[in-house]
This record gives sequence, structure tokens and C-alpha cells, in this order.
Amino acid sequence: MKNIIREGNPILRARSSEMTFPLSNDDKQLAHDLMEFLENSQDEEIAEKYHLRAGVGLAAPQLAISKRMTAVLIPGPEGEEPSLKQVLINPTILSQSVQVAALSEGEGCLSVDRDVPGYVPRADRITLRYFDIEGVQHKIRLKNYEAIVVQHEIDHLNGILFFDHINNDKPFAIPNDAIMLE
Ligand SMILES: Cc1nc(NNC(=O)[C@H](CC2CCCC2)CN(O)CO)c(F)c(N2CCN3CCOC[C@@H]3C2)n1
Ligand code: NI
Repeated sequence: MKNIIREGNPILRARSSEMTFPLSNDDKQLAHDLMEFLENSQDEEIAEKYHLRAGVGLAAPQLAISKRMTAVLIPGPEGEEPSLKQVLINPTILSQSVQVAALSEGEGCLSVDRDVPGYVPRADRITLRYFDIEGVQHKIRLKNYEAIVVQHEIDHLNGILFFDHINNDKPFAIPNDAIMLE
């Protein structure tokens, strides 16, 4: 299993580099490795066998590779297709809602080995542009849980960690019209 670097490693605070196409074989392998980690981490038996913390997203800098690539694997309803399964290359948020949303449980991070209590306010809806591993450009609109996960991942490409968004004086302060997601 790939080694995920932890808080304190300066790579997690760097802005990662744009990728160019065509991707090298190494970069295509990286895309595969990111997604494979997520799949394994969501498989109870494999996760237990390899002591993996479950994840729905993973960014290349977390594998100490400072490139603008992240994988997201968000399960759909039981037994259905994932609601979002994609490797995002050079992702850009083109626009976002004023409406704020946050996970009611707060956020965690596979690169942060501690609980940091508090709400992480994010845009509830985003318009995302990204390139796939073939270099094809996509523009998609995401909302709620999918939008939160993708924003967490894009933050990693910019050296931002989830607790940077938590209000230190009042960690559970959140706009009263914020959408709280279960
Ligand atoms: C919300 C959640 N966060 C999990 N972990 N943290 C992560 O994914 C970090 C990224 C997420 C933290 C908040 C937003 C993005 C990883 N990050 O650091 C990458 O940058 C989960 F594991 C999880 N789920 C729900 C779906 N379940 C399906 C079956 O398998 C178990 C799995 C558990 N939901
Ligand atoms: Ni993270």
C-alpha cells in the first residue's frame, strides 16, 4: 500500500504543479494507484488486512507527489454505482455558490493523525473543470457531499488542510443558513 505522508511534511503545504499531456506512464500509474487505494480502503476485508483508514478522496501530494491530480470515489446508494468515481487532473473551480455547506460531523484527513473538531464551511455547489487521464477536458456541476469532497481534495493541491477553514475561536460557528450534511 502506498505511503501517505502526514502533517508536518512540507509537501502538504506546497502548491502542486500542473500536469501536462500526454501523461507519462508513471503519471498514469499514479492515477491508478490513487483510485486503487480508495477502492481498497472502502473494502472492509482489504482495509482491515492492510490497516487502511477509509477514504473517499486522495490527492497526489499525500503520496509525496506534488502534482495536480486527485482521485475521488464516492459510493452511491447500497449496491448501486458510485455517485462519483473520477481521477481529476488540473482541477479548477470555475464558479461556486454563495450558499455554504459543511459536514455535520466535521472533516478529517488521511494526512492528519488527530481529530480537529469544528465545522469546515465550504461552497455547497461548484462548477468544476478538470482533465481526465486522456487529457479530455470536462466541466461538471457538483453539489452537497460531492462538492465538499472535491473541495477538500483541491485544497490539498494548494497546500491547504481542512482545519485551515475552522474558526479557531468558535470552531462550531457557521452561517445560520449553512446546509449541514449528514
Ligand atoms: C466524509 C468521509 N471521509 C472519509 N474518510 N476521509 C476521507 O476520505 C478524506 C477526505 C474527506 C474528508 C472530508 C471530505 C473529504 C481523505 N483525505 O484526507 C483526502 O484528502 C470516509 F472514509 C468516508 N466514508 C463514507 C463512505 N464509506 C463507504 C464505504 O467505505 C467507508 C467509507 C467511509 N466519508
Ligand atoms: Ni485530506
